[in-house]
Amino acid sequence: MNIAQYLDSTYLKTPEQSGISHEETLQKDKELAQEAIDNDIFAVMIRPDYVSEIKKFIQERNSNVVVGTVIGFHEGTYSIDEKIAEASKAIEDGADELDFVINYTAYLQGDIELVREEFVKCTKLSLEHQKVAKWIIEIAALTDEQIADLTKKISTWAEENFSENELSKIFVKSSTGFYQTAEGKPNGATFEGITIMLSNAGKLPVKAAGGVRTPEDAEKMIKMGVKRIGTSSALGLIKNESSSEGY
Ligand SMILES: O=C[C@H](O)COP(=O)(O)O
Repeated sequence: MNIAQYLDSTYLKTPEQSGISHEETLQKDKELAQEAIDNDIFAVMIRPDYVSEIKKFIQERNSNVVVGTVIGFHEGTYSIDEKIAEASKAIEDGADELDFVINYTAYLQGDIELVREEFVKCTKLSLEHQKVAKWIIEIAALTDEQIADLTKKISTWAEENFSENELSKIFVKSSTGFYQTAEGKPNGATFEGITIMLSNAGKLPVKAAGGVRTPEDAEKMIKMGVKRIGTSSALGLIKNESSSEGY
């Protein structure tokens, strides 16, 4: 199976998190973009600060590699206005796809109206600019019942507010890859979590992200019905190599 066209090749560590400078991070993002161009990988997924430079880098090489970025990363607790502002800037800078972290803390506290409002407003902004919106629900923070419920709610809100044609541009995504779990527990996409998402996403496509490290797991998820995979091990996956660590 050619998995390259399913992949969002990801580098999302801030300079502080990786202990390198802004310039070195930009250099890493450029290497990621070049790898994507050379290997026909669908997209690169990078921090908002680097979108304009990486978009330019890709355009200068006449490539169709898509530029994705993250909004409200990684805890999702930004206010709706903050998410709108960050997304607007990313759109202005040339991002093609926006991966929003949903306010799963508000969801867990029962503030469903806030979550619905941010979903509708931010998705509307994305679609008005012909951008893809993906909603990270952070499955490691949720019980199986909550994964099912939140996925179903997102699917229902999408159907209530957007046209049939727009639904394929609204993804439900599993994980940031940055959530802190107890030692040894997976913090990203699990087969169980993805199965629950797929059963409840209705017409929305599902993106698996976080901890996808082997080509076998990626292929299995694609066969299950996942439409996109976010991974910081993209090159290894398409070269048919497994890795225990991303980045
Ligand atoms: O959104 C994508 C994730 O950050 C990728 O997670 P990963 O580094 O575990 O592959």
